[in-house]
Amino acid sequence: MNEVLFCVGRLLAIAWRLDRRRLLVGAGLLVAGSVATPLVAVAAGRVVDAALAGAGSTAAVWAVVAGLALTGELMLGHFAHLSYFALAELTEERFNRDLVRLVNGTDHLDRTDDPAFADRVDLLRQDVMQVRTTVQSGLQLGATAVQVLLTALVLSTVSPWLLLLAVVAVVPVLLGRRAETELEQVREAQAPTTRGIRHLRRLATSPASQKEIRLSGGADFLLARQRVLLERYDEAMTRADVRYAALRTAGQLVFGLGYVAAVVGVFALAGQGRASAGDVVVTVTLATQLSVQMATGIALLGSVHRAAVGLRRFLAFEAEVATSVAPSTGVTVPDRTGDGIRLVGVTFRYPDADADALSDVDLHLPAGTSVALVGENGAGKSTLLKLLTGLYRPTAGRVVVEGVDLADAEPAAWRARTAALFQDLARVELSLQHSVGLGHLPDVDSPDAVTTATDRAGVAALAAEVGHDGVLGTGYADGRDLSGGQWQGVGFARTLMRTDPLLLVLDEPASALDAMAEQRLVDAYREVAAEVAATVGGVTLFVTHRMSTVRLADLVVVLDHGRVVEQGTHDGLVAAGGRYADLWAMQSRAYAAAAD
Ligand SMILES: Nc1ncnc2c1ncn2[C@@H]1O[C@H](COP(=O)(O)OP(=O)(O)OP(=O)(O)O)[C@@H](O)[C@H]1O
Repeated sequence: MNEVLFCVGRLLAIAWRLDRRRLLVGAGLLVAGSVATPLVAVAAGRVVDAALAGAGSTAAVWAVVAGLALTGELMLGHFAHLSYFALAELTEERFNRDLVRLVNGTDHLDRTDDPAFADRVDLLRQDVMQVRTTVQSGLQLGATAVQVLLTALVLSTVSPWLLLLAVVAVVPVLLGRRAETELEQVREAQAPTTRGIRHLRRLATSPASQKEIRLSGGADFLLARQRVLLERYDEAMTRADVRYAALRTAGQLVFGLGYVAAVVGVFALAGQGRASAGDVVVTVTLATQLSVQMATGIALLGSVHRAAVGLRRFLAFEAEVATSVAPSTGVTVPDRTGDGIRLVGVTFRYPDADADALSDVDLHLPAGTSVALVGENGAGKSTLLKLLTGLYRPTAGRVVVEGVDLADAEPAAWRARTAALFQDLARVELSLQHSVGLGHLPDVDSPDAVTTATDRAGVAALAAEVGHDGVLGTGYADGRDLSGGQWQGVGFARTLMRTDPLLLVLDEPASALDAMAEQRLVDAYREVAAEVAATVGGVTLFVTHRMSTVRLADLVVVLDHGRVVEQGTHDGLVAAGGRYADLWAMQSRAYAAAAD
């Protein structure tokens, strides 16, 4: 019961802050409606007594009271619904906003890579979807409690023994609560399975993967895997549902027996002349109502109890995010760099991973240089970029910008001075203006800034064709679908919205571009790198497997199994005859063979 009180109390406190007028009107009308229900039974009993006593006018008065109570019950319920429905919507909206804020509220990404974290966010989304109904259920639960109390009170006037009926009616409530808790526990334990089912469904139907799935004929394979998961889920849930139904039925059975005993008891009292015919009517009507009220109460309690578990989850998550956000240090980053960026003994391991993705990396990226990161798949290039951009914190070691350890600096201050285009870039399906403008929020609505960025990124033609208000993608509107290369171009433009980054990173920015577009990107990149170097001493860093692009960098860093194995200029590394020289020779031979 504590949980239910906690949940209703918390939600009503939020609703009170959001719109107290609607809350008071909704709750007031509901309670007034709940008084009407027992009043109908009392009035019906009095009608019978008055009629049997031959008091026609008294019977008529009570009949009018019954009629008014019935009408009032219907009307008040309807008007109450109008008030609390809007209030519930407001409350849900508030939780939705909070969820977005919390999921994006951590300074670092460490937890978003964690599958368990994805499970939690999935559950939280479902919890938030329940908020609306919980506000309504909470208010209705309050009204039902008032109804039960009044009903019990009236029954006790017929015979105090009838109060036992209310006690018996608690049994289904307790068993119902237990049933709900057990069901929720099973549902929570099944979260990884449902996540797997959703993932397979997405994989088989999303435009991004569907072509390959279709060509490989993989749909049946995915369906078969999905079936296995579904069977596992069904099995667990069926067992849980059967137990749930058994507990609920047992509760209802106990109440059913109590009801029969109550009615038989009052008939006996009437037979002895200790109860009137009206009392029998009141008892039969109210005992039936009590059972309906209890059933409603149990259903509402179940829904509020389920929501209470969700609300606890939400609050625990909120508290975790609050503690994971380091208190403000007030340390900013310098406006420009003279020394550049240094990694000192940096080691990084992903949460729950068995091995380090980066080990003891010492690296100096001098101010104003363009740096190429080279290495085989899985060498740690993207991880290094994530550490440099401050999205991850090193497990050990430091990333230092102009003497400032990034661990001490305000995360937001460093983020404001970095611009990045990641390998798995976001396809931001908004208008072109906003899809690009998001790269620098102060200019999100500036058409000039977006035009400059799209020009520099080499997607001016696309921008002209789509128009600034044209929607990209078809996710939420009938927009223009883009090719992979075009999305990459838009992503590059978004990256270039920030004009004074101390660090500009591009992670395989040309992987989806055609030769012409790649050349445009390389030209743009060189121009931007030179500008960033000249204005703020910024470092530009890019990852590519294309050696012809790598050779343009001032500094080449070769990573292997999370370690820096070589660094220097292109010419210097080729002359050294090491790993880089091998890679260079291999690609040069491939090009020469293709040219022959
Ligand atoms: N989110 C993650 N959780 C756990 N391990 C990860 C995660 N991301 C990457 N790794 C592991 O860290 C190592 C380095 O990965 P990283 O993505 O940095 O390599 P990369 O050099 O960028 O590779 P590629 O050229 O394929 O993009 C790999 O062993 C990879 O499996």
